[in-house]
Amino acid sequence: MLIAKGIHKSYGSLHVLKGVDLEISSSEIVSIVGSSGAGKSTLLHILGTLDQPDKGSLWMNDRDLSQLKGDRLADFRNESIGFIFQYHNLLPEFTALENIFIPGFIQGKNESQLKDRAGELAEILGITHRLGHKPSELSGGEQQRVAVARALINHPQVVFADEPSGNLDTTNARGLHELFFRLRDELKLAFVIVTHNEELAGMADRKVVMKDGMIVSS
Ligand SMILES: Nc1ncnc2c1ncn2[C@@H]1O[C@H](COP(=O)(O)OP(=O)(O)OP(=O)(O)O)[C@@H](O)[C@H]1O
Repeated sequence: MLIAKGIHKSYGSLHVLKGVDLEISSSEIVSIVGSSGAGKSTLLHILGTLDQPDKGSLWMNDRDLSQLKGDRLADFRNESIGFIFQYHNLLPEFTALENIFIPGFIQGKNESQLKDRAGELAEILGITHRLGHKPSELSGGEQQRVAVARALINHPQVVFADEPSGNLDTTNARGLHELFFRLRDELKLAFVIVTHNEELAGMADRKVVMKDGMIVSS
């Protein structure tokens, strides 16, 4: 589904990614681990089209993503890819439900087109009863689950998560990880998860280990 070949990236004189090849299949959960500075987040951002490689190619379902620029790239990203970060970045002045809707509004959909999907996601994520609340009225675990629903509102095929449970306690982290597998099974999603959490990394279908800008095992 997603194929990255020969990805290189430098920041000034720092050669961060040194020829990364990676394939992600539909409905696959892949964890990316490695020591700090190995290039995990940089790779995730490139796979998610948030950043451009200096060299190499990225294909999704036989589509060459290097050919997409500007608004077309932003539309593609909004439609096909979901993102979950360590800090949920929910907008504080909006309710949980309104936050979940936002990527759908950006895509030009209205509330009535989005409400069934939001309801389905809220049900799976166990936040139905919290949808009318603002982020400050939710627990950390609930906030992160709202962020997961927001990432999924546009039916992406793949979700990129950067330390998604890094800010959660062990119980909430475990709950979130179990939800990734349930979402994968029920919605046929692929997840690519950068994590320092060994338990999550070990649960994945495949663990990719990075060292000094390269994949050393996969
Ligand atoms: N925008 C940037 N400008 C300059 N250097 C950067 C930039 N982004 C990342 N780097 C550097 O690139 C290297 C790889 O960073 P990256 O965030 O990909 O590592 P990581 O493996 O995700 O690390 P961590 O586990 O600590 O999050 C680091 O040395 C980092 O300082």
